[in-house]
Amino acid sequence: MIKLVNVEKSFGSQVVLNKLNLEIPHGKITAVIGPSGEGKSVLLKHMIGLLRPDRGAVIVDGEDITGMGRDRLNHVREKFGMLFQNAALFDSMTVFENVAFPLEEKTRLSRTEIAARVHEALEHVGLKGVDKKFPDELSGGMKKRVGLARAVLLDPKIILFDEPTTGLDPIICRATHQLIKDTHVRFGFTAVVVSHEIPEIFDVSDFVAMLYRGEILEVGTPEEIQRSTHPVVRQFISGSLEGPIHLV
Ligand SMILES: Nc1ncnc2c1ncn2[C@@H]1O[C@H](COP(=O)(O)OP(=O)(O)OP(=O)(O)O)[C@@H](O)[C@H]1O
Repeated sequence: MIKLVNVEKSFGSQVVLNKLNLEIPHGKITAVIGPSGEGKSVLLKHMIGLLRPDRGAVIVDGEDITGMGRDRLNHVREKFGMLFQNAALFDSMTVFENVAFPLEEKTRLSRTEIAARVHEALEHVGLKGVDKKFPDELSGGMKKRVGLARAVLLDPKIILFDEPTTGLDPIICRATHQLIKDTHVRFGFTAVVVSHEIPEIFDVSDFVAMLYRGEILEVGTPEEIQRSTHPVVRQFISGSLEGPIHLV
């Protein structure tokens, strides 16, 4: 479980997280939704210790990572896989090399074993036969799939997804969500998915947390959030221009 307790984070005079509290339950998919620029990525980076809170605490599986030194933090990070917005592939490496990279860095598996695992992971994300291609030769959706194959390969306990479907067409978006669900069933990791995809994200997640003005306004099952009477949540999920959320 990941627990954020009274987390505060500001950049200069801009308060991004304001005494934020959130619990990410073990083995479930939790979606974090909220308007652009509200701090969803900042929140995600706190969970993996890429950013540290000004005040408050971040607890991962009972360990307080808030003031942890680099070595211990690196050890905790081994529990995590992360799929960044742009899939963060190395352009000069082939798909195979990109996916094999963490296995080569972190394990003592033989070349044959690595090759077998990479091919299995690529097949699992529907990308058989593209291993010799370079990222530039792939579509956005394919890149995200390569990123997903790489993220699940070390069998992490927790995977953080930062807008995994942004910029994809509706069919690939749905297919990517389905893939997240399928890999979740298969590997059983704890997932946190930052997403703008309303209403699709409700089909993917077990829980949904709405971030607004540095706080978690509401957390609940997709059904509870869809039935919410909170005016901010209602406006956000209906995409209405009328309501308390103002465009800046
Ligand atoms: N390292 C940083 N230094 C200064 N400001 C930052 C930094 N990281 C994020 N911010 C600011 O914090 C705010 C929240 O950013 P964040 O990327 O978390 O938003 P978001 O909710 O993920 O947005 P989007 O949905 O558009 O991706 C933004 O105003 C951003 O400019």
